[in-house]
Amino acid sequence: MQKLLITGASGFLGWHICQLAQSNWDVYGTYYSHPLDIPGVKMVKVDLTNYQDTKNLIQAIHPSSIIHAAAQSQPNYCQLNPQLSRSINVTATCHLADICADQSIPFAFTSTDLVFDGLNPPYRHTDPVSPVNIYGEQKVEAEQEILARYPQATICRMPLMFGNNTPIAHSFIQPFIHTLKAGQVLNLFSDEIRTPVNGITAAQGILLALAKVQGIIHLGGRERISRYEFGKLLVEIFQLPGEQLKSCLQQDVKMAAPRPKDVSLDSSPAFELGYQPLSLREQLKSLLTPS
Ligand SMILES: NC(=O)C1=CN([C@@H]2O[C@H](COP(=O)(O)OP(=O)(O)OC[C@H]3O[C@@H](n4cnc5c(N)ncnc54)[C@H](OP(=O)(O)O)[C@@H]3O)[C@@H](O)[C@H]2O)C=CC1
Ligand SMILES: Cc1cn([C@H]2C[C@H](O)[C@@H](COP(=O)(O)OP(=O)(O)O[C@H]3O[C@@H](C)C(=O)[C@@H](O)[C@H]3O)O2)c(=O)[nH]c1=O
Repeated sequence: MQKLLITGASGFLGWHICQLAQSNWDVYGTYYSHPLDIPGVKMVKVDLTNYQDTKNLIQAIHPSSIIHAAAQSQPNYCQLNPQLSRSINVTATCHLADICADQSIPFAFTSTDLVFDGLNPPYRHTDPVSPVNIYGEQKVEAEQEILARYPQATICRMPLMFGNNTPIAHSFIQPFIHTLKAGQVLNLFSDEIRTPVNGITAAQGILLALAKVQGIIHLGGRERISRYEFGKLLVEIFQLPGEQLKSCLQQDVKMAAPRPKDVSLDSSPAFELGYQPLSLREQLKSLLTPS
């Protein structure tokens, strides 16, 4: 089997890609501050902001392909720590793109729907970018650097992702579930619209796009939904107490990083390629019986 290196394997998305890739690849995964064993995956510690360490790692493993899912993925943290977050979100991405370009290694980068300002949805991959926060700006910079350094690379713009807890990471639904189970008020935005998918669906999309797509592809789900409506779906499917679920507006919650209103992705080219996200209901139900 060919070797696939997945950066950020200790993170939410990287862990899901590791689960899925194992049937077809000899999988190597990286972590940085959270040591993790994933059965069937060879895990390696690396600080991807260090160019020489990154180069040594790739020389030692000699992967056939690389999926780059390591990032500082919290918009609020990026807003407050622009330099630190830029080193992993931009600088480390440039390192990987350079090394992959030099060695013609197929390379997939995980970008975000937050490259858009949310004013003209749904967004096609050809639409102009216009981030409203530093995290989005860093992802745009990383995308542009990759396209300049290695035009054959794949840039996967990911939507909001959800799923069960992984050994280290969780998705946005766990705090929501915890709040409702504790009988506390959960205020969810009715004016923030996304096209979410679960972690496994996202992983399927990236593995499909890897090496098949040159340039940018959108891997959103089929449904556009507000966080509040998503919360209602969560209550229904997880049979949670829903009395304390309330709708609010983005402006009601103070956040370090501004968020766009509606960054729904138009992912029709990916659907034509064979990316087939199930309905949100079905994707949420699948979390009740994890395989
Ligand atoms: N979650 C979401 O809803 C969305 C995520 N994305 C993008 O998808 C990708 C995956 O996100 P997600 O899985 O949620 O992120 P997580 O925050 O769950 O994981 C981040 C990963 O990056 C690793 N990492 C951070 N800094 C370094 C470093 N200096 N060197 C090496 N590894 C490092 C972490 O390792 P460790 O923990 O061991 O330190 C961890 O494995 C990211 O590119 C993100 O921007 C895009 C859209 C939505
Ligand atoms: C959605 C939502 C969030 N919040 C609060 C909770 C949290 O502290 C803060 C941010 O929420 P979230 O973490 O869910 O959302 P956010 O940080 O915007 O999540 C993003 O992460 C990065 C990686 C991406 O690329 C995006 O696509 C997206 O997934 O706002 C509310 O109070 N109500 C809400 O309805």
